[in-house]
Amino acid sequence: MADADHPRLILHDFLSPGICKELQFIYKSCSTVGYRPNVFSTTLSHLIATNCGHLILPFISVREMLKEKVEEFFGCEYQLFIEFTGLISWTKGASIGWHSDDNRPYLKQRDFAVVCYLNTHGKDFKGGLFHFQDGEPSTIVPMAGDVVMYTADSQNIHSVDEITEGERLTLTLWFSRDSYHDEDVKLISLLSQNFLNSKEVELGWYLPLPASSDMYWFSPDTGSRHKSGFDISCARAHILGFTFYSSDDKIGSSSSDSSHDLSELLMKPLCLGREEELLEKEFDNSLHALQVLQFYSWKASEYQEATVGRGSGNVVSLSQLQLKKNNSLKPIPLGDIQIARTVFGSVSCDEARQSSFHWAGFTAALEAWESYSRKLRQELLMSLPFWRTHQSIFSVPLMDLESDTCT
Ligand SMILES: O=C(O)CCC(=O)C(=O)O
Ligand SMILES: [Fe+2]
Repeated sequence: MADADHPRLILHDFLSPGICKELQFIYKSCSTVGYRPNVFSTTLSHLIATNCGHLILPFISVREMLKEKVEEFFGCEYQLFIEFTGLISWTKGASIGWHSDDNRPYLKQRDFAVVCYLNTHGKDFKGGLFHFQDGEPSTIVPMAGDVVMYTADSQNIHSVDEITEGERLTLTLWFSRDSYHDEDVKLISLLSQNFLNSKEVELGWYLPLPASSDMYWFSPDTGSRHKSGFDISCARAHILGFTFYSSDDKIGSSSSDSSHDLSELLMKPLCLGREEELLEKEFDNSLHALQVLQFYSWKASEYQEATVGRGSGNVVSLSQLQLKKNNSLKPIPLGDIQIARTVFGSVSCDEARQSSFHWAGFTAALEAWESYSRKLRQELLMSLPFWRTHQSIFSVPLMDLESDTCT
């Protein structure tokens, strides 16, 4: 496997199906427009900036395992720093021609690349095969859990075929020998600022805050005359069969179609509707609702039987609601539904038609999401002092965490 001219390593089933699904949940609830057309991404700094710093925790042990493997395979133990960690999704139309990963002056610090496939060719997306220009293997068919590692220089020129359907999701990391490019130092500084300045710390846990400017996606094909597109959170909710409802006066006014007004609405409290029903719970903003929806979708199978005998929360039929006086809840317009479906629709099944959906399961998922978030947030609060001391992000052993809280 080790070809001296093309140093690279392929590992099958390196990541468990469980972690692939968890990272997919994080991506689907927190993604933003990416750095190339038809590409979306979630970086660790983006998670921190949107008040979801606790969601970096599920990445930590994976980063550690990958760093150890890269250092061992390429023979550079204790020499590497993680320069970048991100979830990157390529949708229909995205591709990249032959290149090396250090091929720009501002990328010269990159020494090694690691790409972890979080979903599977043929099942979740079509197209998107990975090719090395020289050496073996020449083609990699992405399968959830598999990992490819290679030097970022011209010994490993590679390309990715165009995605023709679905979303192709990876966890991608670059490693550098140059400590100046250590991502951890920057992330710890961002986390520290958030925690020192934020009143949220005193609250039980955090709610996501939309980074509005990065949430509206414009179709690259439509040129500048008639820009069409959609808000990512609305589109994701729509794919799962849900619509956001708002009581803001702006809906229905002549200017309400503009992406600016839409983004503003989505930062305000809203409700969730599905088919002819609405849950009478107010979510803080669209990302809050979306995160709960994606959590439900991630764990759906657990909430199908577990909820027998539970109430379904306050669900009202939309027709009843319209009869109530002064009720001004209206659906928030999605934008271009057709484009949203093309970009985010999945290959294998239509997620919106989860036939066994019921609000009782959703309400149970809402509670479970709260305790999931609270637990991660607690872990983050306890780990941060250790990270600050070492200027490095690592899994703090539970024992240390406990003794720290006792002292
Ligand atoms: O996703 C992949 O398989 C590789 C992507 C890639 O080549 C890059 O982002 O530079
Ligand atoms: Fe690349």
